[in-house]
Amino acid sequence: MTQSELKQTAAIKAADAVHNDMTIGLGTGSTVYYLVEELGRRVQEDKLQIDCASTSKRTFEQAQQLGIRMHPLSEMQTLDLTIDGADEIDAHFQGIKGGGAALTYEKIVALNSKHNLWIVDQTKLVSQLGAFPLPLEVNPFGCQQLIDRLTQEGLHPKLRYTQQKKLVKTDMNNYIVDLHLEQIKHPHLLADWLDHQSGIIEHGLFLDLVNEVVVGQASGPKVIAEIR
Ligand SMILES: O=C[C@H](O)[C@H](O)[C@H](O)COP(=O)(O)O
Repeated sequence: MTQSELKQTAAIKAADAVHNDMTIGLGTGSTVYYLVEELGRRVQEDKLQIDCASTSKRTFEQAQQLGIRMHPLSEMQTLDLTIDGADEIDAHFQGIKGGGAALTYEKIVALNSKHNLWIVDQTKLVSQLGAFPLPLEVNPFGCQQLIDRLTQEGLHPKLRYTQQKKLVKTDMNNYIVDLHLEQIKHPHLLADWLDHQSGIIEHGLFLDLVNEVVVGQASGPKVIAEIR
């Protein structure tokens, strides 16, 4: 199976957790794309009734085109369930997100959900976080000074560019800086430090947030639930 097929199997399996009258947070990325397709199909064919908030313009538009009822997050109560992708997950269910530059809205939506479920293919499971560069959403104002500070701290920051060599801009028109750390030995300490740096709007460490993961693997999708 290709990586895309593994993502698709995880997404379709996760859609089983969505039932009538639920409020759902829809994540962002290539795995969530398949989830939204499946939910759209069920809305159209099975008359599934759900109300959703999105973590990005991309997902909002895809879902709306499929006839899924979409709302601004601010107009909703705490969501029943958010389903999102991830870039890395360790054995303690700590993760890195933001490969698609949607980390800030993703974290806000996750924090306002009763339950968070991630959908990934098996390559996203790691023993230690950090091989995937850690994304930061940063304010363009003073961005170079921030990068200098991060460099001095030994965090190996790089501004993210598109393949066409344009600066990546988030839905809020901010920049993305990726920290090339190779390994993150103390995710909570790093998260705490990043939380206190002016100019960083959000970082991609999603700690103690996810309750359940569906992993797409060759033998079929597997559900792993975190025991806290
Ligand atoms: O900003 C993007 C998100 O955090 C994605 O959920 C994450 O990058 C995983 O994306 P994909 O499902 O495309 O691998």
